[in-house]
Amino acid sequence: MAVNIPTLFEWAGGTPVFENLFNKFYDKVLADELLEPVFKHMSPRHRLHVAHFVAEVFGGPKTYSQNEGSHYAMINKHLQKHLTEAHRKRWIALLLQTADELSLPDDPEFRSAFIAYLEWGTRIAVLNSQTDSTAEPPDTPMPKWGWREPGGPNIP
Ligand code: HEM
Repeated sequence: MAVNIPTLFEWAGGTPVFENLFNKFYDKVLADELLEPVFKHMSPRHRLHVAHFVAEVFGGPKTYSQNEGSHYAMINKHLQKHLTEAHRKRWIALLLQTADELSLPDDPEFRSAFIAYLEWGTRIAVLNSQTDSTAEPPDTPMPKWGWREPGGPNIP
């Protein structure tokens, strides 16, 4: 019997879930003594942009790449931010706390795909934040994240 497997975006609940998740998350970020200095100058649209970015990566509409930015633009936003492992760990901890508070799906399959993406994306952000330029071409496509494992090591 054929099984219709939803995207991570669909399984999570669609655009309102991602917008609500990152809205509540950035409230926590701004109340956090470690992350507040990093984000205090973010634009009012930052929360929505990150929500739309992650929603698109998880198989949702191309709202971010068509109207708000690109993968290249996202990378550039992190350059020279000098993010640390402590920043990264706190960012993930607050996002997972928010996901629990908002009752995002907690089945093992969804949560393992979700945390895998957060591990990957935040480590990329920290790496990019140590430099002042990126070798990524401007037309680098948006990442796509599904239910499977990454599939190979990071080879720069
Ligand atoms: C999966 C991980 C991540 C994703 C998908 C992501 C995504 C994004 C996006 C889309 C933007 C641009 C927002 C806009 O257009 O206004 C952005 C900016 C930024 N991100 Fe991230 N990010 C991630 C991880 C992190 C982490 C771990 C940190 C720090 C702890 C961080 C710090 C920042 C900062 C400081 C900016 C610039 C804010 C400003 O405009 O002042 N990001 N990020």
